[in-house]
Amino acid sequence: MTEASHHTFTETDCPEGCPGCARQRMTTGQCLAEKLGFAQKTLAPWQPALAAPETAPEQRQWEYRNKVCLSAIHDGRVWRIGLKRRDAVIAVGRCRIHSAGVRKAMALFAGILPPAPSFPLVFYVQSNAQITLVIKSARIPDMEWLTDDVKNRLQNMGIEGLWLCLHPSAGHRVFAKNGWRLVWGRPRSMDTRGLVYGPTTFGQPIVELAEASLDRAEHFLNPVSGDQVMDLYCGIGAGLARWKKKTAPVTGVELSGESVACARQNAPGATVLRGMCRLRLPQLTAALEPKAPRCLVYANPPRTGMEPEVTQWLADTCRPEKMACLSCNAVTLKRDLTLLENKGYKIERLIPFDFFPNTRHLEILALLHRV
Ligand SMILES: C[S@@+](CC[C@H](N)C(=O)[O-])C[C@H]1O[C@@H](n2cnc3c(N)ncnc32)[C@H](O)[C@@H]1O
Repeated sequence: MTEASHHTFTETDCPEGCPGCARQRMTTGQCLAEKLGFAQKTLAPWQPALAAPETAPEQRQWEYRNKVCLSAIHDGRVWRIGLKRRDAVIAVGRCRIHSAGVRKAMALFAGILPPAPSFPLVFYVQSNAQITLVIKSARIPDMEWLTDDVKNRLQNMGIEGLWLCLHPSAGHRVFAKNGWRLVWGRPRSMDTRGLVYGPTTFGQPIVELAEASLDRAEHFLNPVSGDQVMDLYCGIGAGLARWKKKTAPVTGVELSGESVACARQNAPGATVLRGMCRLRLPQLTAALEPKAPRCLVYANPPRTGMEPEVTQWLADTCRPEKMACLSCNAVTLKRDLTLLENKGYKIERLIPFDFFPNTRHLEILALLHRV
């Protein structure tokens, strides 16, 4: 069943003041034009390299968000799950950006969870088939609501794992390091590409577009047998699995322990180092293979961009022949490209990818080669 047949959206579905998407202000096309304009302005020094944006097919531009981290508040009457604005929570139960699966699961929990304070829910986190309820308490709360009927309903919705994260100081940080309990189902799931992921691992919502960006990166890097590939900020190893099919040695670096465990499973034979990239530079330097015909780098950092020490290391020590950098922030990308250009890299192509249609987010794949 498509979502359109499940619920027909109307203008009134958007709560007033919701900052989640641009729907209340502009069309999908206007929204893309606005963010492209910002990217063009920010990346003006490389304007001739900027390509046309790659977008998802029209039917995937809404209801694609299957990974959420939302605030939860009990207003004395009902649970409200949504975006936090000052002390209020703007419920997103009817939002057109969120997938039908997420909306249905949120509605189920909002209807069955006991009220606060007996169930001190503060965050509702869903990563596709894995759901985490973050509880502001060190103790397991009342779980009588988790009946066989609820488990069956979750299963029928395609949910595979339900977690509690006991986090007495939840607030600025969503997750606690410890205090994780799998209360139903299994701890990991598999995405449509056959990659294993968990409740906290990173994942792009429109998998087809994420794969299209990796296709572009792979086509440019063109790793062949014997080339060395380094994949920085590698997540669950979507890139690593590709590079590993083409060549060895392949090395990834990733901060999240859960992502590292998944990456090792998804890309057997690749070396995956755990920790911040900047703190793994000594190991990366030791892993550099002088006999490899070429060194190639793929990097997909968070919004803060590559750590300055890492960019410096790439430019001075590693000096790969080619680099493909997927960035979700044009401002930090500009900073990183400027340094690399000053160190003798040519920015060959900048390809925008609209991974989050109708929101202000835009990803840009930068393709660079050593001059
Ligand atoms: C934008 S995601 C990219 C993940 C992966 N390339 C993918 O497409 O699935 C950034 C990843 O970097 C990780 N990360 C954040 N800061 C890091 C750091 N300083 N060093 C290493 N990894 C980091 C995050 O846990 C996340 O998995």
